[in-house]
Amino acid sequence: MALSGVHKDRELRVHENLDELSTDLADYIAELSEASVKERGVFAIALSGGSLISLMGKLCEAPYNKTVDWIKWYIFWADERVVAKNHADSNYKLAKDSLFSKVPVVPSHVHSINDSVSAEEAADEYEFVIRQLVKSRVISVSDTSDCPKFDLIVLGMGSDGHVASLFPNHSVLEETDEWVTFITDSPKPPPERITFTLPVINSASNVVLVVTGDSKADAVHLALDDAGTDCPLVPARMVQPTIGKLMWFLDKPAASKLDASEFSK
Ligand SMILES: O=C1O[C@H](COP(=O)(O)O)[C@@H](O)[C@H](O)[C@H]1O
Repeated sequence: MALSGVHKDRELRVHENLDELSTDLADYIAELSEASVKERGVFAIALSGGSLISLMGKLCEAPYNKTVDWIKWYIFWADERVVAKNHADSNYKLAKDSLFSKVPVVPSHVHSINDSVSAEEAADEYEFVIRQLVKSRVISVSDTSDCPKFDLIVLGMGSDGHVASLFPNHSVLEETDEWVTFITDSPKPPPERITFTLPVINSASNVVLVVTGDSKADAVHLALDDAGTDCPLVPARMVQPTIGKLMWFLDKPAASKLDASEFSK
């Protein structure tokens, strides 16, 4: 690992290369799964889409394919594009093809959105499903609000600093009443999406941000460094779990514009 430590109040791991990052990420997620299954009997994980899914691929290889208790996993999406499940833009399809078709997850534990209704209806239905699973304790409840407390939410970040489908300067960043909301004007195609809101993301027990590549270095700097008041507030900077733990997994190009003097090991 190139660098590991606390950068302000967030924990960061900067890796020499993607192979090393993938191994560390698989180790980390496998440990969280083990701890959660031991404590609660289940592991409620919410994923995003994009490049992080291939970086999670090692979880489906030895030793994790055998050691992780896959049947205890309940899988959700922190954001999803409102397209058919077999569409190339579907975050569900990406995760199914790259991960969950390779390990023994229970199909009824995989909670994808309803892709045959409007974005608004899909968000409402998804929130309803999550509320039912909170009632049955598959998902815990936050200690400080009525929000669900996912065991882990895994996020990527776009080069504009968006996380899930929470885009810069979008009114969706201010949503505090809903757990799951929708947008129909995503600046990145496809336009119609559902997304967890910030209060839900910040209520998780663990949040992981996986960010790689030099195209994201500016947004990483804006998300993590003291960038000054006239700099844009990127959504990734608003990911600040109330009680849970936040861990950033970066490669060296993504971390290249960070103020290294802020690191304390
Ligand atoms: O549109 C999206 O983009 C982000 C980042 O994707 P990446 O390919 O640049 O890593 C992703 O995390 C999010 O889930 C997705 O809907």
